[in-house]
Amino acid sequence: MDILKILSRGTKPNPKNQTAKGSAAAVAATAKLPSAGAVPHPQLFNDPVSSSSRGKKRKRKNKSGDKDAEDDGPENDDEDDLSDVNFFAPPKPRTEAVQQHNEEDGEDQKKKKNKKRKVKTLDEDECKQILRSHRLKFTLLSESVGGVAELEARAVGEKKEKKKKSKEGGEEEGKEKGPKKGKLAQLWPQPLTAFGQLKYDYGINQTLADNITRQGFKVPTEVQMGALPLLLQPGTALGDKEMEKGVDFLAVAPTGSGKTITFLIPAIEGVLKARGEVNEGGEVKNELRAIVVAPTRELASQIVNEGRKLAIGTGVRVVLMKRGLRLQAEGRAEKAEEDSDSENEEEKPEEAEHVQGEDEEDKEDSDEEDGDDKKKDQKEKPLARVDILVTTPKILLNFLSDDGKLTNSKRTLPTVRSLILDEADVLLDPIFRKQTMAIWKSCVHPDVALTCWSATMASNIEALVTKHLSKRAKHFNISRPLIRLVVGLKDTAVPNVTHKLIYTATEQGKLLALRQLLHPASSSDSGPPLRPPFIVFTQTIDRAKALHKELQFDIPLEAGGQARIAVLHSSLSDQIRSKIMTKFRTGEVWVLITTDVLARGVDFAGVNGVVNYDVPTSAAGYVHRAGRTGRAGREGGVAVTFYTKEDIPFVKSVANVIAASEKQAGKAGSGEESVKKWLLDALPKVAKEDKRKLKVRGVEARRAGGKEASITTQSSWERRKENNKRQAIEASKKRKRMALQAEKQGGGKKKDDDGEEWGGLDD
Ligand SMILES: Nc1ncnc2c1ncn2[C@@H]1O[C@H](COP(=O)(O)OP(=O)(O)OP(=O)(O)O)[C@@H](O)[C@H]1O
Repeated sequence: MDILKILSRGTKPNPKNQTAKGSAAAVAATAKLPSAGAVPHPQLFNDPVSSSSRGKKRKRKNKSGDKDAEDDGPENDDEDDLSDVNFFAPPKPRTEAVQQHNEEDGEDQKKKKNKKRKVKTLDEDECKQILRSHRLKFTLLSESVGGVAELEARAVGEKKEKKKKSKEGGEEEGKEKGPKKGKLAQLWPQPLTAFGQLKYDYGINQTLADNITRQGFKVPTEVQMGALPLLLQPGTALGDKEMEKGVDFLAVAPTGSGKTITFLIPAIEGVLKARGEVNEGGEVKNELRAIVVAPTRELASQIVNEGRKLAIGTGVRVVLMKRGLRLQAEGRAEKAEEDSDSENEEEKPEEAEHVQGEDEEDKEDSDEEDGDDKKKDQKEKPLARVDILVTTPKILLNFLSDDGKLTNSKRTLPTVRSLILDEADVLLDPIFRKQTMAIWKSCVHPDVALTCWSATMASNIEALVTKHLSKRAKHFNISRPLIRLVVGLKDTAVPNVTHKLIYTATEQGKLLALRQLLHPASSSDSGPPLRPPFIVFTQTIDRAKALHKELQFDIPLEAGGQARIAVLHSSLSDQIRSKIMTKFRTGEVWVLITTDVLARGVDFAGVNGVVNYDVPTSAAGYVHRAGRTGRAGREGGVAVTFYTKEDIPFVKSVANVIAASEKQAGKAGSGEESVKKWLLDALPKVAKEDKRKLKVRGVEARRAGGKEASITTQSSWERRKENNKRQAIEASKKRKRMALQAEKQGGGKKKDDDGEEWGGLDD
């Protein structure tokens, strides 16, 4: 079979090369792939829910509870009504849209002064029905303080009422689980059922609303449905004026479910609102209002891009933190409230791919500038005009502390009102914890709201957030609820991806199996099991490099050859990393070999598959890697995981995620499962300590020096021969160098030239 056809990202097969039947099959198969480019339906869940209010025509209420209130906005889940307001109409030329917006805004300003917007809300049963159907669960996590106590009491009272009803024999309500002692209160805020509501019910800025429309998003994803009302107008969403001051928020939602715009929209709206309020007093202040922290540079720049798309024409500046950027900051006047509390932060930052990325960044930057020049430069640079700053932890900490020390920052960021942690579980993991906590401490305004986002959130991370928030609440004497939203079932899963777990006896067998994914065994019309573009994950930088070396000539010249396959890891320069990212995004590169540096957050919409060449080191690791495909509800994504006997002790957590994903996808018991029950039962459980070690260090055998660390198809005899030859050449060079040195200097200090590159987890 023609390799071009195999690897091509195009969706139209060449009719000359195919039979009619085969062609049709191939088209059908390809049309389902994420790379087909079809606009997906981004919602993952829409279960039928039995409810007393089902089938009832929805009536909207205004804030005062008036159901017959005049409906001057769109009926949110009805397309006809949307066409009335023309929210999803094709985008107007930018200048026209902006001009119109400016005029409207002028009008709006005048109207706002005279009349407060009437927000129309759904009644509680309707909220429950929608939230349940989309598997959205809100829980109040924080302790009872101030307004929160009221909220909690209401939620608990509701449950008691339900229990009473069920005892009395209420059929529908009787199916509800009664409250258990010590159970956290569940909340039922207003959901967002259409993007049109953002403008008409939640009053967001017109240009921001236009920019959302321009992106072509038709319906909100579950996390957008649940989080946007709560973050934009918590008082309205929760039906409690007290809450208008804001909430702290944890969102756990599947990979690729659109969390990025969910935190960016309220951040941008927050800036615009603050400007509007200041404007009324006649003074426009440009100040840093929000910080988004992400664990890798790739993710941070992606967030900046997304932010800039949403902020077009609003004047809101979304900026990527760079060395030398001067922010509006103040010297730290007093010790932060949490300084005494460091029991959880004793551990040194672990060596990890993410961290290494940051270290490398510093090294590169410091190479660019000489020490003294750098200081002079810093002083002379004007303050950057930034509204929303996107950063990796260490680069911001470098600015805050001058020396990048992890304990206490010297500067504070007094104007920041919103701290957003994307991939919060990794940012609050010991790997980044000290850095993230130091940034949090530097946000000294009492109103700073924290929002945390990830597809995975361990309970110890939630506990850490709760503890520190309650300390801040005491310190600043504030009361703000911490609310958690979980989308989907409790088990971490990647439901819209096909999972394959493949055992190979040896490392060489793995390489052969990977080649089979690249090349079809026969010239069947269905093509190879995995169609490019795809991402291959390895455990360490050295293994990524070695795998790249091994595969780089596998794609024939006429199909683009070596240029089609690339490797990306944190020891590459920033420029090279971003070039490779662009090439993969534009389709020039078909196979991207990488490490966990790209496992989280990075969004390549058309990735057809993920190969775990090395088993991920945790269940969360698997979720994030597998989640690089099947983005925004796209179907047809495949995640293939190879394992050898070295991995058997650790493969259970991956197998569990696969089983949970297949259960959520309705495959359980269908015979289609890739992890059979007998295998799940047979796999050994991983001890807690082993899990911890594995997460930090990976499978020992694959680390540098381990027997299985290298990737090659050479036999051990060939490898030994090559090694001997290489060592003999190196020894001879060394002898010559030493002789030359001795001759020149008469025996000066020998320079250490054996410095090996640090590669990934431990190499
Ligand atoms: N409502 C929507 N409809 C269609 N596509 C959407 C919608 N919202 C976001 N998207 C798209 O979905 C893709 C994934 O979004 P995003 O990167 O924010 O996911 P995520 O939830 O942050 O994933 P991860 O957990 O992997 O970081 C992006 O390409 C984004 O443009």
